[in-house]
Amino acid sequence: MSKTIRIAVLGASGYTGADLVRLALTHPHVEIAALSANAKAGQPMADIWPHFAAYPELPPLVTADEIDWAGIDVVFGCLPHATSAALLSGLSGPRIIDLSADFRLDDADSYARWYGTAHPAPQLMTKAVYGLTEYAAEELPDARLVACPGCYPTAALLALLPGVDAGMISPERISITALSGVSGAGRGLKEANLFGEVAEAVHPYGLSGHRHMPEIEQELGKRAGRDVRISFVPHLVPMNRGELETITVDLAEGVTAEGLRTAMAQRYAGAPFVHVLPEGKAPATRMVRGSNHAVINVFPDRIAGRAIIVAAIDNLVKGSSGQAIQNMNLMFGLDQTAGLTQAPLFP
Ligand SMILES: NC(=O)C1=CN([C@@H]2O[C@H](COP(=O)(O)OP(=O)(O)OC[C@H]3O[C@@H](n4cnc5c(N)ncnc54)[C@H](OP(=O)(O)O)[C@@H]3O)[C@@H](O)[C@H]2O)C=CC1
Ligand SMILES: CC(=O)N[C@@H](CCC(=O)OP(=O)(O)O)C(=O)O
Repeated sequence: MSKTIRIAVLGASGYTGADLVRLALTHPHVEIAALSANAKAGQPMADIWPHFAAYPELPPLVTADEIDWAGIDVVFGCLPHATSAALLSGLSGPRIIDLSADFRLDDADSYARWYGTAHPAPQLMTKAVYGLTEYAAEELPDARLVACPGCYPTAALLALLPGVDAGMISPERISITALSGVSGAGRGLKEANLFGEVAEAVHPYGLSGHRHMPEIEQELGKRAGRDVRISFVPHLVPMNRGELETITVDLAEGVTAEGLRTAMAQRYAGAPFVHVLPEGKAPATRMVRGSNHAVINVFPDRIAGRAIIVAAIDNLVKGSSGQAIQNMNLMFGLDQTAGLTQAPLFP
């Protein structure tokens, strides 16, 4: 494809918006046409981000209503939930890829319960394609509105869907322990995310219920054909980026952990970004940092009939901005890896 895709990034002064810009800079078919911010509007990207100091040519941050939408092919919403739906639902020209939670849930009551506010555009809730790319390839080419999954749901669903689809694990008894780097909470100032609060510590949170639970249950339920209940406990850990989930599941009668591992490897055999590791090798955040890759493996549990699945992603790449670009690629008929071939960064 020779066409250049002109993109606008709303929320480019935030972590996901900035990572989207980082990836878009080397995308062979993308022109960054407009970047927005709220409080930081009016400032150059090179002034508010250290890693863009060598990119003074990036468009300056403007408010969303200052953007000239003519000729913009796709807009990425990297905004807080509710703000995102309110802003994006007013746009009629560009195709929309939303990184917020606003178009992931199908049900307005569930959204109001988990997000503490009425949905600003409930008529669009069932119109979005749920953009877990490895499971949305058929719908993406015609999609006008794509809801990128949350970072925790991305890792959880990549790890669980092969087993649920094949009837190899019981959807009733899934227990997820999730760890996230601090960038998962966004760039806004919050006391809980100060260095002194986060360093040398691990904090569980969301124990009374986290908003990613209904999202994971919704998507697993669609595939299982029945209601699903999961147990999910996220933890904040002292690293900038990265996410790791350890998931225990009950295996269906006669299924072994090795059988589940083999089925998972077959499911992802053609997927350029999802890797089932060799037997016995444990996924780690350092295997994926800064990249769009996900690494997964399956281990037998000491309790008979159970298995442990471990998955690691970078929350800002496969967990948000990278997956958003992967979705854009399929929406515009490109190879899904375009602009996403960076190897992970180490050390
Ligand atoms: N961080 C992560 O790992 C992931 C985040 N997400 C979701 O992606 C979205 C963006 O997250 P993240 O980048 O971390 O957030 P940040 O807090 O880092 O950035 C938020 C961005 O939104 C802008 N903004 C805030 N309020 C308004 C407003 N009222 N009107 C217009 N713009 C506004 C901010 O502008 P300014 O800086 O000028 O205030 C900033 O550019 C969120 O919905 C988040 O939940 C999804 C997956 C992973
Ligand atoms: C560490 C941390 O605070 N993480 C965020 C999740 C980030 C994310 O993916 O969330 P959304 O896209 O749904 O906003 C949280 O727990 O709310």
